[in-house]
Amino acid sequence: MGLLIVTAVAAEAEAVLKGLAPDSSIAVVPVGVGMAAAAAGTAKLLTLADGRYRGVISAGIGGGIGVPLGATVLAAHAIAGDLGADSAEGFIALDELGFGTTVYKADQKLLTSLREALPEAVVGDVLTMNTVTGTAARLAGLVERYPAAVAESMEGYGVACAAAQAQVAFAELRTISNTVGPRDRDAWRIKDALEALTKATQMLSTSLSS
Ligand SMILES: O=C(O)c1cccc(C(=O)CC[C@H]2O[C@@H](n3cnc4c(=O)[nH]cnc43)[C@H](O)[C@@H]2O)c1
Repeated sequence: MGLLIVTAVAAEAEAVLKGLAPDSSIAVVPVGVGMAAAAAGTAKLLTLADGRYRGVISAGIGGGIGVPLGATVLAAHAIAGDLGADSAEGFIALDELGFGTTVYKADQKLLTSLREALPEAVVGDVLTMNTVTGTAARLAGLVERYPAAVAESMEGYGVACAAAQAQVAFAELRTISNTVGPRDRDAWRIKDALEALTKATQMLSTSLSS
């Protein structure tokens, strides 16, 4: 059974494909930006594949939380960081409201093979945000709620949700394009992060194909 790598945008898919061997059996598909597009796109691909994939990886660039630009992050958990309710007492996560889970654990076997191929990758929780964090206050709230968070993306939780429903393994890999915090779009290093994504995929290529 093969592996599926889903990215948000075409540039991320191209960076991943550049790192894979030309005859790789791994499918790479861009499914759109954000949790909803990621979940719907991944669910569609898994359904059409009818059991052909043993696992799905949400891959792309991401914002770092205490992790330097260009570094590679592997998710221990994909957490929906802003899915819930606001209140005078603070944020109430969907779990506390009794409507499901905001946390998906990465498949341990898949995560182990990614860690072995990428020994320098930082492993920690990756937050999936509907709104890219853009203030120090919002970052402080996230860090307080999720002390093990090392990065932020907009898709991981959506991909994990689709994977869980299809009963296939899930993992998330991000290369860091920007530091999460006060918005400074000029400081984003997207090209470097895409190059890091190609490098990471190159290192993974052999172990993932087997
Ligand atoms: O400049 C903006 O305001 C803006 C608003 C929405 C999306 C973007 C992107 O460029 C996001 C593209 C893509 O990158 C991932 N990403 C990268 N850094 C972060 C981050 O700090 N927080 C959340 N997601 C991030 C994300 O997965 C998107 O797919 C720009």
